[in-house]
Amino acid sequence: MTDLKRKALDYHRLPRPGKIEVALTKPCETQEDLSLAYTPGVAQPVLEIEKDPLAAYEYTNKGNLVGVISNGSAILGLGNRGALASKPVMEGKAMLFKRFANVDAFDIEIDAPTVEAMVETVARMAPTFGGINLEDIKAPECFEVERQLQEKLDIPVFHDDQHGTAIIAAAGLLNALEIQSKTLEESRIVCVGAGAAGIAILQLLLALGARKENIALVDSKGVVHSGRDDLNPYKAEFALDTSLRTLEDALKNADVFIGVSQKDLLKPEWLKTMAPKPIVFAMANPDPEIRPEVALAARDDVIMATGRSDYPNQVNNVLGFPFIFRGALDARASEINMTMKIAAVKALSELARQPVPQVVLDAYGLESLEFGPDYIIPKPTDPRLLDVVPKAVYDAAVASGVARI
Ligand SMILES: NC(=O)C1=CN([C@@H]2O[C@H](COP(=O)(O)OP(=O)(O)OC[C@H]3O[C@@H](n4cnc5c(N)ncnc54)[C@H](OP(=O)(O)O)[C@@H]3O)[C@@H](O)[C@H]2O)C=CC1
Ligand SMILES: CC(=O)C(=O)O
Ligand SMILES: [Mg+2]
Repeated sequence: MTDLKRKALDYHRLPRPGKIEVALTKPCETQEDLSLAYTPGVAQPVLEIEKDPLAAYEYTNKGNLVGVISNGSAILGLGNRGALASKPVMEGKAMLFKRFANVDAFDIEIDAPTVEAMVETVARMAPTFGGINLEDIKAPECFEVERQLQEKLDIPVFHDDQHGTAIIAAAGLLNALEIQSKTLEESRIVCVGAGAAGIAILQLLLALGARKENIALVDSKGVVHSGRDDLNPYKAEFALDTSLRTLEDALKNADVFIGVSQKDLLKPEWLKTMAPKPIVFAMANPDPEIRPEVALAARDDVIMATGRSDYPNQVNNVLGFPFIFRGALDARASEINMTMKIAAVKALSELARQPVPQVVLDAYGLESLEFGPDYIIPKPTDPRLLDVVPKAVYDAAVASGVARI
């Protein structure tokens, strides 16, 4: 067993299984406490909430509670391993919600393999929550699950693998492009992985100014092109009229590689054919499309990021969902819309340009860190994230008319 594997299993098992527990927020010791917390006192907030549903935000934990919900159909890059096997990841997301933004979260793993079962189950449990964070649901079903739930519910429904990932990738990419003296409008982008993360990243990059004709999307069958008859509507939106067929073809002279697919798909010899000063976001988890040491051995002008915590430039949705939901919950937003997402992108990319506090250097065992090829995006432990990202999202919710506070 490798050291990491043993340590990871011990971390999850000891001293007690799992990573989170429930804590009380009110005294519950005396007869009077019990009379207030439970019967007869608890009947009072029940009656208030029946009269006015928004009173649930005053008298219960709804306004600070997110459901982290998965059916386990696309767990990280490990594929469909079922609802139960997704529990460590969902507990982990709940832990990060609490640790980084003091948002309470329940992990909920549901045996719901179809869109219909997923939508029905989540919709029925929605009254509990101030927001729903969908996680690790395979494409294309995830798009329809999210769309239907957004239509049915008046709380934010946010598929983290789509939008959380897209926001962080966009923030990191804007900074990396600036360092490489390139622009989003002019850059040729290759995205490998046409699932939840890939489609959402490209949609957000288009909203930020990327040009569709400069984007090559690649799935497990190769380049997504207009001659293919096996494309779902989400992929078809990015179908190019092109003679490019393989990832290797698409990479020649490309400025940006975005990987949200599977490990080791980017060969170092293909990386060498990319344009000068390329940017490689190899975001597959737990193992990236190319390892940073392999990429940097192939060429030294590359800016390299992965989704992992153990390399520089962690482009991972952990930087997004806790802080985005914090802002959305504080605004009692009914949704997380494009204005709020772009506000989060801008806040994250701007924060990376500021001097890094000592507490972050200590957490990463570093002497110094400054905006540049090895630091394009803030570290998740940066306490300033909680100041700037929720505020940006909150203000955008108010400005776009979806706040209810
Ligand atoms: N760093 C981060 O923050 C995040 C990273 N990820 C990572 O991104 C990856 C994808 O996640 P997600 O979008 O949720 O998963 P999905 O299941 O929705 O999509 C996976 C995509 O990868 C494609 N793919 C699989 N194998 C290959 C291959 N050999 N060549 C080219 N494409 C391939 C699939 O192709 P096809 O459509 O043909 O089946 C599909 O389009 C995972 O590794 C995940 O860990 C995801 C979210 C956040
Ligand atoms: C980070 C994440 O959400 C994923 O890899 O699926
Ligand atoms: Mg995920």
